[in-house]
Amino acid sequence: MGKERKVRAYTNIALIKYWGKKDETLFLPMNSSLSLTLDSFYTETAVRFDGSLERDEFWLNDVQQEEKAVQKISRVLDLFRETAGITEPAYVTSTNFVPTAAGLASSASGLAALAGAANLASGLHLDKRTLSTYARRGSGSATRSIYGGFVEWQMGTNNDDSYAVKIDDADWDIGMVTVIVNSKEKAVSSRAGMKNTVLTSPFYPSWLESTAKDLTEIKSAIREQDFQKLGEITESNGMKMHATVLGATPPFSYWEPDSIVAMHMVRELRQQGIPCYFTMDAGPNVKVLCRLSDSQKIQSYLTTYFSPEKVIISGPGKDIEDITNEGVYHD
Ligand SMILES: O=C(O)C[C@@](O)(CF)CCOP(=O)(O)OP(=O)(O)O
Repeated sequence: MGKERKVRAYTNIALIKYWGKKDETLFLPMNSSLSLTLDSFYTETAVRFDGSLERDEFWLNDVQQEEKAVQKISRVLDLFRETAGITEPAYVTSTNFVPTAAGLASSASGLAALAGAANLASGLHLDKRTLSTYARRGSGSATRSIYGGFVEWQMGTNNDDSYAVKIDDADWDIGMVTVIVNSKEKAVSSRAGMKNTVLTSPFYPSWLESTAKDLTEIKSAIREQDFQKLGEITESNGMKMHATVLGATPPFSYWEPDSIVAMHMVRELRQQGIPCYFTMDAGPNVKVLCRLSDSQKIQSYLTTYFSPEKVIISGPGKDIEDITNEGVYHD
């Protein structure tokens, strides 16, 4: 029986969205994307390869998972088994410190933590760039959760050159306030949503063109630490992604009435002189990019309408962490 290894990975929120695959098997994206890793939402996953097991076993938040969820993690574990020449099944336990599948990119932290723990338990100890190509095969957005701060997922052209790189530690008064409009499982998954949009939305080709330009500009905004430019591009890119969704067949939207209330409140905050910008993913929740030093003010304004436990402040998250020997003092 192999040694159990435990890893923490933080979720990330895309500022330049990944929306559409070029290759559904290898999870190669149609465009490069860029995200901010958050410190308030993360997943802790432990992996142990164990020959006494019949098959892979997966426990999520102390609940043993059914076949479909097991298959999703087995596909990632198989990559490590193949590379390391391991044939044993694995015992996997995961705890999400994020409302699972609530449009809070829980798959990002979940699959990144799984890849990180399998990387150590298999003895491969792949470097982070290579590890991000393994995480990608579990879920595209997981590619970026290997690193903290601002992270770019370079689309690449094949399995080995589609990986994440850290752009910046985002340690210059950057924060994000998440408004949980609805933490229920969403009706249309990001996987299904992006697939249908690529296939049917007439707005998709112009999305691709404009998102490449947004990425170039947002990277210079980060280099210049120009927060207003960073925020304006973030808000615009997220809205354009949702516009492609509105143009799909059948047309659909991830927004709920309170999503629009949150967006209006962000605009009101901006009129009051607080620089903050919203972005949304494949769900109704609204993420507000802001100065960390303004996040309390923003939270108290939003809680004049939303209940406090639904408005969560995050600072920039860190790279994936080995927490196997919890409690052991790490200098
Ligand atoms: O995170 C972003 O860039 C934007 C989104 O969150 C949606 F707005 C997409 C996330 O897609 P994901 O769940 O990674 O899909 P998978 O590869 O089919 O597992």
